[in-house]
Amino acid sequence: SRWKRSRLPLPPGPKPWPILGNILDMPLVRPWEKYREWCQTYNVIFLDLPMNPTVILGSTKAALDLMDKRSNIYSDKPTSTIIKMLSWDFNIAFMPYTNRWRAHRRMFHQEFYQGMVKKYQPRQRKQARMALSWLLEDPVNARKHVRQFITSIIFSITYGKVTSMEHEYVTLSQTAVEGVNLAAIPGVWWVEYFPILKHVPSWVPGTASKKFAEKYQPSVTSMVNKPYAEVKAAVSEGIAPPSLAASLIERNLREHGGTDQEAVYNEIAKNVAGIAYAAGADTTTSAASSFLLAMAIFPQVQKRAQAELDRVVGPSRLPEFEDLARMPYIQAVAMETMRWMPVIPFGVPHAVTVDDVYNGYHIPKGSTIIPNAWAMLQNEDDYPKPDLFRPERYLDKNGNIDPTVRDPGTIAFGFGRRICLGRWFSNNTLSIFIASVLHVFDITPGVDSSGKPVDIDAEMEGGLIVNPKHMPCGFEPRSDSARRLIKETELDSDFDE
Ligand code: HEM
Repeated sequence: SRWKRSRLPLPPGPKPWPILGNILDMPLVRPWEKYREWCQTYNVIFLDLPMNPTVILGSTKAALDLMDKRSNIYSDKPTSTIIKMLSWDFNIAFMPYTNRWRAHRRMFHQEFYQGMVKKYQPRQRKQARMALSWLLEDPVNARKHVRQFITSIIFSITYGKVTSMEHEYVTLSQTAVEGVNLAAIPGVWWVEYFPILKHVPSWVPGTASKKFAEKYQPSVTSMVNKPYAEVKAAVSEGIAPPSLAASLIERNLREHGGTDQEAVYNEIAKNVAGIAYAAGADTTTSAASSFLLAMAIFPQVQKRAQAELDRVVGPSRLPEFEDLARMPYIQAVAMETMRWMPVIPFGVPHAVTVDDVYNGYHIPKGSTIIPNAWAMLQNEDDYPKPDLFRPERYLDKNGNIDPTVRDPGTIAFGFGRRICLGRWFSNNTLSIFIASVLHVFDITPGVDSSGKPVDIDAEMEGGLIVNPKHMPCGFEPRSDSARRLIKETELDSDFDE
C-alpha cells in the first residue's frame, strides 16, 4: 500500500514481503530472463522495492507507449546510491532529467549527430582494417583484437591518441566499466533501498557496497580526469593533436576564457569526452564480438553476405563506407547483430516524474522503469524464430530493407528523449567491420592455443553490458587476393604509447 496514491490498482507482480518488499525476488544473474517470465501474462509488472517502486516493461508496445510517446514524463533517471558511490554519475545516461543533463546532451550531440559522424569514418575504416591483420596473425585472441580496434577508434577520436591495450588509460576504463556493469543490476545492492548502509564503515561485515565502491571508484575518476588533463596541458603548450577533447578545450578558451562559465563548460567537456570513451568502447565491442560468434554458428549467412560483397566490392580492394548503401544484406547483418544478442539486455532504466495511469493501472511517481529489451528483441511475433540469426527477416522480396519490419536499433539503443547519442557512430564502426571481415575471411569456430577445437554456443554473460561467452578462433583468408589485401593493411599501423 506504500505506493498507492490512487484508487486504481498497481500493475500486477510477485507478491511482496513486509518491509523487504520484492528485494529477495530480484534476479541477480541473467535478470532479463526472470523479467520475461514475470511479464509472460502481463506486459507491465510492478515490483515493490523499499524506497524504489519499480516497473518492468516486457513488450515493445508498452515501452514505446510510455518511454517514447510520454517521454515528457518518462525521461528521468532513478537516483542510484551505488552509481554515485562509484562516481559514475558523470555519465549522461545516469543523469536526472535536468538542465545539467540537457547541457551535456547538447554538447555530446554536436560532436556525434548523424551528419557529424562522417568525419570519423577514415579512422573507423583504418582501425577496422588493422583488426584484419591482427585476426590473421593471432586468431586465438580474437576477443582482444576486437576490443583493441574499437578502443583505438574511440580513444583516438576523443583524445587524439592510439593506445595499446596495456596503456594505463585503457586498463582504467576496463576496470571502471567492470564496476558499473556489476553496479547497475537492479536488486544487487541493498544500499539502493537502505541508503544508510553507505555510512557503515567498510570493515563491518555485510557492507559489500562500500568495499565495492572503494575498489572501483578511483578508476572511474582517473578515467575521466587523466586523459582530459593531459590534452589540456598539451593544448596550453600548443602541441595537442586534433581530437574532440582538444577542440572542446580550445572552444571553451575562445568563448568563455576568463569568465564564470569557463569552469562550468570545462566540467561538461571533460564529462562528454569521458562518456564517449566509457559508453562507446564496451558496447560496440560487445556487438562486434557477437557478430563474429554469429558468423561461426551460421555459416550460410556468411556465404550470402560474401556473395553480395563479391558483387559490389570485388576481389581487388577492401569495402568502403560508400559501398554499404549498395549492400542491403550487410546492412541486415548489422541489424540482426543488434537483435540476436542485445548489448544492454535490460536497457538503461528511466524514471517517471509524476503519477501516471497505463492500461488502467496506477504507475507511481518516481518509479524506476526497466525496459526488458532482450524480451522485446526475442519476441516471436516481431522476429519469428528469434534464436536464429536471420538477416533475411529485414529484407523484402526484392532483397531491399523492408521498412515494415521493426529495426532492432529502435529498441537496443533505448527510448525517447534518452535514446543513445552514439548510435550513428556505433553503427558505422560495426558496419565497416562486418563488411571488411566478411570480405576477406571465412569464420569458423577454429582451434584454441592448445590446438583443441573451440566449443561455441550463443550463451551471453555480463551485467548491464553483456558479451558472448565464447568467441570463434577460425579466421581463414577466403583467397590469395584476400590474404594480400589483409597484408597490405599492416603497412598502415600506428601506435602512441
Ligand atoms: C552497440 C553500441 C551501443 C549500444 C547498444 C548503446 C545503447 C545505449 C542505451 C540502451 C542507452 C540508454 C538509452 C535510454 O536511457 O533509454 C544509451 C545511452 C547513451 N549512449 Fe549508447 N549505446 C551504444 C554505443 C554508444 C556509443 C559508441 C556512444 C558514444 C560515442 C554512446 C553514447 C551514449 C550516451 C552519451 C548515452 C546517454 C544518452 C542520454 O541519457 O541522454 N553509445 N546507449
